Amino acid sequence: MLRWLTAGESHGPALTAMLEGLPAGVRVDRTAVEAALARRRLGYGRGARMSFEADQLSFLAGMRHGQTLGSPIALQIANSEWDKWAAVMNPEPVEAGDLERASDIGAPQEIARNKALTRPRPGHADLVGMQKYGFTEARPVLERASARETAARVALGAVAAAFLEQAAGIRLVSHTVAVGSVPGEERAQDAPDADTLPHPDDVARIDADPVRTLDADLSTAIVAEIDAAKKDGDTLGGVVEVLAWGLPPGLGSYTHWDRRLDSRLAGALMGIQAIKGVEIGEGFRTAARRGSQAHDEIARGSDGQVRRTTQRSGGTEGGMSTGEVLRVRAAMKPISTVPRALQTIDVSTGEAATAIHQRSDVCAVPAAGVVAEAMVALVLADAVIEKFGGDSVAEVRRNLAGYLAAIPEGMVTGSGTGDLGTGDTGAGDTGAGQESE
Ligand SMILES: Cc1cc2nc3c(=O)[nH]c(=O)nc-3n(C[C@H](O)[C@H](O)[C@H](O)COP(=O)(O)O)c2cc1C
Ligand SMILES: C=C(O[C@@H]1CC(C(=O)O)=C[C@@H](OP(=O)(O)O)[C@H]1O)C(=O)O
Repeated sequence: MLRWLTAGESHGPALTAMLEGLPAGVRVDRTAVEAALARRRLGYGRGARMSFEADQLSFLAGMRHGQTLGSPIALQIANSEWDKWAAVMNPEPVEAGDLERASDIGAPQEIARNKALTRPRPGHADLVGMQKYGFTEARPVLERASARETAARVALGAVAAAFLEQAAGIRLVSHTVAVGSVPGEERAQDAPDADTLPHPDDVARIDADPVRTLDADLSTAIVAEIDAAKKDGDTLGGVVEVLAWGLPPGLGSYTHWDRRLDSRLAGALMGIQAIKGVEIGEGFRTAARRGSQAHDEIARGSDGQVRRTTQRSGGTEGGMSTGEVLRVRAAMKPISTVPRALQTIDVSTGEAATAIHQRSDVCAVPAAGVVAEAMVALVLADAVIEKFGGDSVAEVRRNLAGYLAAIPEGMVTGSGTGDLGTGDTGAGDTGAGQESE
């Protein structure tokens, strides 16, 4: 079992994260984890904070000379702006005078740090958090409700992704599907084959795009949508997609609800701030189709391997990975700190008021894709460890190879490609589906 925990407030001294249950021998490249953190900061429409704050990564435990030890991994992401917040967010008691002075520091776009936040934002955790935890203002709530915490999860996700690639040849990619009303139409092709789907080799091109899409026209339209929302003092949500290539069949299980891979993916994705919907494969669109148009037919390719002819299911059947490309989507609601402030009440007076507004993202959908990718990596790493066990990467690989070798010849699936009849293993080249030691 793989377990993970994060701790840390948005403006606290650091975020901390732990990952327990990862086998020994995973090579963890600091630059790869830093690159994942940098990718999360990307994206047109993010607020000022993303430009001046830095994610200062330290590995604290569970690694030696760049490899995991099998013991719990601990890491820290220090807050480069901590000195500005040391009085307001100090875990230790502070002098009243220090707090007074803290209100005055900061660039014009920043907030008065010590001001009581008594006008809760609709859509954020502010009001219910105050009610639930007994606070009279929103600062103690928003500090943890903030998606700043997702930096910690992205760092853990990068470690999980290293394990997946080294142990099982599984690689991931995420991209932006929609922002606001762009695109208004659902993708015309309702039965994609794997050749049309984003591939892990596309990551650099996706990250180079301001909104993390491969489609230049879509990118231009999304940038315009974000500009328009910003001009109107408004905010946007959208849809991201995560794909995992090279999965073996049989991760997860149909035997119990909480073993189902789709259930675990949905829970992990819904655990990201502002995610309000999750779809596996064609998801909600499948519900409108007839069965003959909804499923992926099974056939044998000219290479003798069993394949799905289309990619509608998103790579799961019966709560298990099929060996095809895993494809999940997450829908993000618009940012709740709306510059054109929404109606609320001032909890200090009970009077009608407009919600607090401070510097904020207009749109964080591209960043949410990177966070979603991290969550999928963690869920898949957990599922791989559950299925194949092993205390070292080498042992996991042996167990995986033994499992694949034991699948009867007539049932061997080619992973991650719908290219029936060509004998070309395509993207399956990266995949555990073909891998043997
Ligand atoms: C990457 C990312 C960045 C976000 N940035 C902001 C932001 O700048 N301002 C804001 O009000 N909400 C932001 N959010 C959304 C809030 O965290 C979210 O609305 C809040 O947690 C309430 O959502 P919930 O009801 O899903 O918990 C962001 C979310 C993500 C995933
Ligand atoms: C700090 C990050 O995102 C933050 C997420 C967030 C929220 O309410 O979720 C609100 C904003 O923070 P602040 O209100 O301090 O400007 C974002 O900048 C980050 O992603 O690293």
